[in-house]
Amino acid sequence: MIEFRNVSLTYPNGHQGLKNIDLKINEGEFVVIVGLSGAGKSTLIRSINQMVKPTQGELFIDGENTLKFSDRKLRKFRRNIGMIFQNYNLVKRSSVLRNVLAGRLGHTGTLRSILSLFPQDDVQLALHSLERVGIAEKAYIRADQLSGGQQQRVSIARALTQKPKLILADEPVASLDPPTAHAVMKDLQRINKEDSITMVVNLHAIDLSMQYAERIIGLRNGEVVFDGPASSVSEKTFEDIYGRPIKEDDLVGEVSNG
Ligand SMILES: Nc1ncnc2c1ncn2[C@@H]1O[C@H](COP(=O)(O)OP(=O)(O)OP(=O)(O)O)[C@@H](O)[C@H]1O
Repeated sequence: MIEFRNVSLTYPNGHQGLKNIDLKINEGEFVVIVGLSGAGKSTLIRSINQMVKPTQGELFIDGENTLKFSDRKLRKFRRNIGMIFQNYNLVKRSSVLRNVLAGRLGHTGTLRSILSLFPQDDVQLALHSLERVGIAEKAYIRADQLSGGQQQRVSIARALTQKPKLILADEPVASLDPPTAHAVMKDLQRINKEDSITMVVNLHAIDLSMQYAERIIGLRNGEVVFDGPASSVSEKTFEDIYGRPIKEDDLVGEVSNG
């Protein structure tokens, strides 16, 4: 379980990215964070693995206050957290398989990592992860030769190869066309169900949030202004979160039948 207790984060320039966040996310939940650009979605998600570090409060994960971790403990803790980014963060000139094996780096010794000597089990795990997102046949192709949707699947496979307890996805489908965005959201949903991996996903598309989330958390100006089951939200809820009427740009705009 992830528990924010009165967490605030002030950036070095004095901007307050998060304000007094109190939040519990249970194991296996599929949570979507919504809010306007600048609301603090990235700051919230990145504070969970301390890519940005809260400046106040306590952030408990599985009963431990992670803000008190030593650097060593933090590195170990991060092994269990997969991260997915809008721009995929792949090493473009490397093969798909090498990119996916990067998910084992935290688990492999430094020397082995430098030499890219991965145990056969890790290679099997990486290939299996690629299979799970439907692109096993791309394993030996250079990452930059894939489409955006395929590259995002490589990054999902890399996260899976970490064997994470938690996946944080920061706008994972914002660069994809509508059908591909739905397909990638379905991959995340399936993995959440099959492996009970907790998913915390930032999205700005309202329709995607309603379709794939179990629970929606709304942020505005660094504060939680809504928290409830996706089944309870309406257009009005989003208007309250955004503080303005819904616009066409807030939707991906294509219905998925699958
Ligand atoms: N390193 C930083 N230093 C100072 N201010 C920052 C920094 N990173 C983010 N901010 C500010 O904190 C606020 C929240 O940013 P954040 O990126 O978390 O928002 P967001 O909801 O994810 O928006 P977007 O979808 O546009 O990324 C914004 O006002 C942003 O300008």
